[in-house]
This record gives sequence, structure tokens and C-alpha cells, in this order.
Amino acid sequence: MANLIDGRALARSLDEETRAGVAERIAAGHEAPGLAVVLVGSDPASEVYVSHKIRACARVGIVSYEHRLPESTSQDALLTLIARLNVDPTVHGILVQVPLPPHIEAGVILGAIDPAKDVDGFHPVNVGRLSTGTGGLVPCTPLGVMKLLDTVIDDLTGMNVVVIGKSNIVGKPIAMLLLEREATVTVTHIETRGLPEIARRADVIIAAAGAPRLVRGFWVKQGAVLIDVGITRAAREDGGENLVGDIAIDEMEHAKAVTPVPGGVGPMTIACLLANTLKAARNAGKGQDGRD
Ligand SMILES: NC(=O)C1=CN([C@@H]2O[C@H](COP(=O)(O)OP(=O)(O)OC[C@H]3O[C@@H](n4cnc5c(N)ncnc54)[C@H](OP(=O)(O)O)[C@@H]3O)[C@@H](O)[C@H]2O)C=CC1
Ligand SMILES: Nc1nc(=O)c2c([nH]1)NC[C@@H]1CN(c3ccc(C(=O)N[C@@H](CCC(=O)O)C(=O)O)cc3)C=[N+]21
Repeated sequence: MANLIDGRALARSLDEETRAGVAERIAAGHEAPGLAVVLVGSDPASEVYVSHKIRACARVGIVSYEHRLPESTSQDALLTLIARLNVDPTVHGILVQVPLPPHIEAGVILGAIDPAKDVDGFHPVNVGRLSTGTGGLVPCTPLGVMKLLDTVIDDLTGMNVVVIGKSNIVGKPIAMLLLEREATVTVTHIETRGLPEIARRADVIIAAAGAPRLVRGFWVKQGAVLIDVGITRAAREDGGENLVGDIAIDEMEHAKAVTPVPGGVGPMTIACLLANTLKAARNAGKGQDGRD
């Protein structure tokens, strides 16, 4: 098996930094950073993620405010809640779990969050800042992917990186962060022709398609670094479920390093959410509008 990158261990060390930063702020007389987590409906996977996020906040001293709303919640009612959280001085970060129910327009909701409290980095102002390299809050999963890469690659300059998936919340922001590091980035998707050949040229492959075991051993050149963002839930015969990534990890003996699922990108996503919440609290009241 290829060398595994331990996302849980890296998340623990980032959490330790966040915990120390929170403690320092409190010692200096500030209130604890606060994160509002909004969940509409009761999708089981979303419930699991939200409960992980709430527990993670407690571990580092961030106060969490959970808002669980019924599936039938109207778009207007959700906008009213966001308007209230935007002006609440105890709330430094706001996260609205996606996907939202079909009668709610995600773009309208995400665009209504104060960019300075947008710890997911999904607001168009933060998206614009990321794509122009002008600071702002950066989406958690892409941030986690970069920190994982930094543990195995010193300098991405000129490297061929293939990103599989072009979603607004994962693929595109990862591509932006990689360009900022002077990597040569190829963003691929469902309509891409000859993906195995494109992948074989890559020094780094970032798989964020949600297609189980899409990336096979013969797609990967010797010594490549592989980051697996995909998570698919597969039912087991005993009634439980397995999490399956986008990378056929048992075929990757020839890779330099690979992140497992679970235990790779997932824990880093949550650690980066906490780090972003601390950052938002530090910037609060400075009129920073989500800037660094
Ligand atoms: N570990 C973590 O912290 C997180 C994990 N995830 C997981 O990452 C995966 C991606 O999430 P997200 O970006 O939100 O998903 P989306 O479904 O929004 O996007 C998937 C992207 O992958 C592309 N794609 C799908 N199948 C293939 C394929 N067979 N070959 C090439 N490209 C393909 C799609 O192409 P097209 O655009 O052409 O349709 C699309 O661009 C999911 O499994 C999700 O559960 C997501 C967020 C956080
Ligand atoms: N507004 C918003 N922001 C998000 O960041 C967001 C979202 N909506 N919707 C859904 C996706 C998905 N996501 C994950 C978070 C943690 C794990 C995670 O902790 N995974 C563990 C396993 C968890 C388990 O056991 O199910 C792991 O991979 O080791 C995975 C995925 C955040 N997302």
C-alpha cells in the first residue's frame, strides 16, 4: 500500500493551534468565538456532519449555536434567520449546511450571509477575493487539501496537477488555490475526454467527483501524490455502511502518497472550519469584510 497521509493527525495539530488561539483571545478579554450552524431538513449525512462540527467546536473552545429547521422552512424564514445572525455580535461565523431543500435557492441564501462571517467561503465576495488573490475566507475543504499537500510536497511550482470535479465548493476553489502556488492546473469533469490519459501525466491528482473508485492504478504515474476528497456511502451486508473514496487505494502501491477515506480530507475540512471561525472572530469589528 502507498504511503498514507494521516488527515486525522494533521487535523489534531491544526485544532491545537486553533484551541491555543481561542484561549489567547479569551485571556485578552475577548468573548469566545461563536459559530452558528444552520441545518434545514433531516438528511442523514448532513445530520452526521453537523453533529461532528458542533462537537469539534466544543473541543477548541468555540461556542456553537445550532439552528435545526424543518424541511418545510420557507426561503424567507431562512433569510430572516440569516439577517439576525449577521448582526448578532456573539456570532462570528455562519455555516448553512448544503444541500438545501429544492424549494430554497442556495445562491440566494449563501449570498445573504455577511462575507465577514462566511466561514465556508461560499459568498461571491469571498469567491472573487480567492480568484483575485486578495484574501478573504477560503472554503474549508480546499484549504484542508492544500494543508495535506503541504505535508508531502515542498513546492508546487510548475507541477502538473489534475483536479477531477469542478463544483463551486470543491473543484473550482481548489484550482484557484493551486494556481496561486504556480502549479499547472487541469480541471476535469464528467464531459472530459480521455481522463485516464490526462491523469497519467499528473504529478498530483485531486479527486473530487463523488464517483467511487473512479481513479484506478493504471491512471496514476509512479511517484504521484493523490488526494481523495470523494465520499460515497455504501451499504454493507451487516446493515452498516462503508465510506468509499474516489480513488482505488489498494491499486496505488506505486504512488508517493495518498489520503485515505475516511481519515483524510474529511477531518481537515472540519479543522479548517474551526480555524476560519477563529480568523473571522479576529477580524470582527475591523471592517475587514472577510479580508486577511
Ligand atoms: N471530504 C470532505 O470534506 C468533503 C467531501 N465531499 C465529497 O466530494 C465529492 C464531490 O463533492 P461536490 O464537489 O460537492 O460534488 P458535485 O456533485 O457538486 O460535483 C462533482 C463534480 O465531479 C464531476 N464528476 C462526477 N462524476 C465524474 C466522473 N465519473 N468523471 C469525471 N468527473 C466527474 C462532476 O462533473 P460535472 O460538473 O460535469 O457534472 C462535477 O464537476 C462528493 O463525494 C462529496 O461527498 C464534498 C465536500 C467535502
Ligand atoms: N455549508 C457546508 N459546508 C461544508 O463544509 C459541507 C457542507 N455544507 N455539506 C456537506 C459537505 C461534506 N462535508 C464533510 C465534512 C466532514 C467530513 C468528515 O469528517 N469525514 C470523515 C468521516 C465522517 C463519517 O464517519 O461520516 C472522514 O472522512 O474521515 C466529511 C465531509 C462538509 N460539507
